[in-house]
Amino acid sequence: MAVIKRALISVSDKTGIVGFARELADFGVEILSTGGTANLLRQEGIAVKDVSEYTGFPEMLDGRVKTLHPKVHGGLLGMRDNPAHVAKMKEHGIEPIDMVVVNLYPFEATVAKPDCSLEDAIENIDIGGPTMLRSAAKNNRDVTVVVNHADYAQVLAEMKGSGGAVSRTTNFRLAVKVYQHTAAYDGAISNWLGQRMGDELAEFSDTLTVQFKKAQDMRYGENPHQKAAFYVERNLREASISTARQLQGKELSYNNIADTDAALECVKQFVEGPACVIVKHANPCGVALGANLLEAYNRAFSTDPESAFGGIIAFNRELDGTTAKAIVDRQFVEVIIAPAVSAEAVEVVATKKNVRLLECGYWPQEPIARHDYKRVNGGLLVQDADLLLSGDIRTVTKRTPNEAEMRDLLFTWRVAKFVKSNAIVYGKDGMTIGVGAGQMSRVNSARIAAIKADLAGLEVPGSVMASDAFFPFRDGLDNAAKAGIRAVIQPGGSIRDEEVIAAADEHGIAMVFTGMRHFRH
Ligand SMILES: NC(=O)c1ncn([C@@H]2O[C@H](COP(=O)(O)O)[C@@H](O)[C@H]2O)c1NC=O
Repeated sequence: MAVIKRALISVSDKTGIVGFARELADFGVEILSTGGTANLLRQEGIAVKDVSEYTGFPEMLDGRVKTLHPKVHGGLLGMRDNPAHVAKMKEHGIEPIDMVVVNLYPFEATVAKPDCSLEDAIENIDIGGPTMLRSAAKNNRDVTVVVNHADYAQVLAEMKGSGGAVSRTTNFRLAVKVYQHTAAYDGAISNWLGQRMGDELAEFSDTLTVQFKKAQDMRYGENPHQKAAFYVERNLREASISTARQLQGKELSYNNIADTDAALECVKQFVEGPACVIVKHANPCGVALGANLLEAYNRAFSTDPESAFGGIIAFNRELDGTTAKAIVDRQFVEVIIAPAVSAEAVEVVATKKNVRLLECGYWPQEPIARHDYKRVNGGLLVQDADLLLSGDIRTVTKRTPNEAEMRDLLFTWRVAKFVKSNAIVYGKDGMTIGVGAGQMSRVNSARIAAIKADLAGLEVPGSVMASDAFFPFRDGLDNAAKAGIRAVIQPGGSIRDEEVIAAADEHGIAMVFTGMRHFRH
């Protein structure tokens, strides 16, 4: 474990750098630095040698060449216990550099700006920084490399405990971080540029580099014999299961995370008033609006009390104490998630110590465009996330839905988007009456929705119906009429649409087409 004598500091993100450099200087470390970083450190009274003075070569080409010099890379890569390396370094006046502190030009932040030009992006591709990081990380037996300001404190603590040295174990750990960082950095560049091959803006890059960081190891996956972990995006932009803070309860399981995501993404669609979604095995089993969260929860629960047992409950407003109490007094619940949770609700849920209570923050009204990924053996399916609701809603029957029916049609349509196909949702007065999910035939989904309503003691007559895809035959409408359905929402687009519309007209059902299908598998 060797004492650090010389450090090269070159950072774009200058967070914490002054304090860190000052302490290094107090250890007697000689600091080499580049333009902006050197200026800042000098202003703060810290002694710094310019890299250009050390190399005998000026910074040039608008900063494109600052540290790309054999005296820098020789000082980083030369092996201290290799006599031939040591001799060569001496011959060329190369001093060992024992520590590198570098963070890179902010490429991702630059390209995230809506008006970012190709030139801006290119200028924000750091060359010298990653080169130094990689050299130092390769020679981690002898060189300490710090790419993240969050590590400054630990490095200093170690130096204080050892008279100015950093252990090889720490150096190795920091080097691994570097390669993760540079891989992600290059991945972001190749993905962004890959979408801009030639002058064409391509939707999907020829190669795809995906980088997520581990949020937690899990006890097991979908089943106990499957090992699992949860990874999250590095730059989270929208409140989601991945931003959620667990306020109490048992550790989240793989299935908890998947189901909570389904519940939360579904409840996000309801912006006008308080809403509640209860999910079981990835499908909403009860969704409702209410004057307040308590009413929304009570109504969502009443759709299917049997399935709600052990469910995941999501809200679109701050969880209050009264609603929290109604839940924990009434049912076994795995997870409760809301954008915010009141202090009173936290106290109430604390009486059930296993219940996982999550607060995820507020989300924007308009969802941020993103891609969805699905693994198949040997491949990856990538698509735009299904964030749109419909193309153009138009009435296709003689009868037009009245105002209340239209409200319910749009409500059930939003729910159907989150029900696995084939999806049929019955609803009335801003509440699901029956949900038929995941059947291989649409007719069976409709039957199941009716059975569910019956089991819960809810009346189907007078309800509306949403279907995630078109009805291939008129029997869907004939059965709906028998059940007492008053209005239907579906994409349309079947070759037998005329027949289906005629069936609706015969039964006096009002039907609208959305022009947009929402399969979910
Ligand atoms: N060109 C080079 O030789 C070079 N050496 C270091 N950099 C980067 O320059 C930045 C720091 O610049 P400054 O100290 O001038 O603020 C760091 O993000 C560092 O990664 C370079 N810039 C880009 O490649």
